[in-house]
Amino acid sequence: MKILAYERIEKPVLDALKAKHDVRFFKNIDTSTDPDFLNWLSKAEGIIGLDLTVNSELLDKAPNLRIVSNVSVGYNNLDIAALSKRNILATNTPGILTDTVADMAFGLILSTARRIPELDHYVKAGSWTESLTEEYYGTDVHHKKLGIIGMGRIGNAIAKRAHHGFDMDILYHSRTRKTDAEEAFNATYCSLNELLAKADFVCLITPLTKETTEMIGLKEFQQMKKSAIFINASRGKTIVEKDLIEALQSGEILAAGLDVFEQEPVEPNNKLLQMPNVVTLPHIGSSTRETELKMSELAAVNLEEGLNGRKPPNLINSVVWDAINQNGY
Ligand SMILES: NC(=O)c1ccc[n+]([C@@H]2O[C@H](COP(=O)([O-])OP(=O)(O)OC[C@H]3O[C@@H](n4cnc5c(N)ncnc54)[C@H](O)[C@@H]3O)[C@@H](O)[C@H]2O)c1
Ligand SMILES: O=C(O)[C@H](O)CO
Repeated sequence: MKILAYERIEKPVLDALKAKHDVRFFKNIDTSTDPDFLNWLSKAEGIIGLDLTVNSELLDKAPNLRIVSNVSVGYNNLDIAALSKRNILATNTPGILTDTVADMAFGLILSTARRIPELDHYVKAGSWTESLTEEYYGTDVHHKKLGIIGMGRIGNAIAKRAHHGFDMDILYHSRTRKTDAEEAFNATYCSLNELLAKADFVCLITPLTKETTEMIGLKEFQQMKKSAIFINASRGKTIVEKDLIEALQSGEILAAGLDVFEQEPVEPNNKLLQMPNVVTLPHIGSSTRETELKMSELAAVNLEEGLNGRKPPNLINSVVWDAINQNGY
């Protein structure tokens, strides 16, 4: 079968797919103009990869496509309605990356509060020439209030670390109440406004959807404590980035830890990169050797199952499965 593989997929998994199928791998190309990509797209029955924008425009050029297998849990790059309209299966890789992303989010919490990258730079620059003064003190993490927006798989894993490891009080806001999290971590369900006003750390970990796009802007930053630390591990577009810059510049909040940006890779002249109270990462939530491999493997399983007429374990649009089973491909 003809497969279009798009950055990022781990080599052993790509090699295994190549051994069974006719696979072309694409990286760093303009997907609207690259002739090889467009030619392969016109023949492909399956797509596997990360972050390829799959919308009606692309699908119009992919008449043979039957499945799109995302190597990520977030699937805001996929137009699910457009895929479903064409009876194309869509899958993602939930669960296996949860702990890895939660570790990274906690890394942002700790490194921002304790100013670890900033002080690492201070030591390496040879500036540590006398006993440290108050201006370099950080903020405690333990026993503080952590507000989690989006109490799903990753939100729960962050809460687990915060509750059991750091004796933090957990506040959360989600679309629905999560009684399991309330029982396991003594978490308190709040309105968004209440969470923003009370939390010492505000951690955003929702999917990017119509509802969550620009969910946190200047009004929300102004509701936070002046000592609040804001963490974004979700997607760059869940916040208004220029409002975050304004909130940090005007002292509405103390600091921020960011794994995601409005534009990725982030533009070198982005003002956030010049702020010592902002810890920045290049979207590495799931990027450990172990987890990236598991994600590619799971995405390959989803792809194979779908192509072979079996229900993929991580099917997003089950409506397509129902339609296929009524009418056949
Ligand atoms: N930084 C990274 O590298 C990285 C890695 C993995 C996932 N993510 C992001 O994290 C997201 C969450 O992943 P997950 O596995 O925890 O997903 P999940 O579906 O288990 O959890 C998402 C939670 O967000 C809540 N939510 C959705 N819309 C909301 C809204 N409007 N207001 C409040 N809460 C809302 C849902 O109720 C759910 O509890 C992904 O979709 C992805 O965008 C980022
Ligand atoms: O959504 C995810 O799985 C990650 O952000 C991909 O890198």
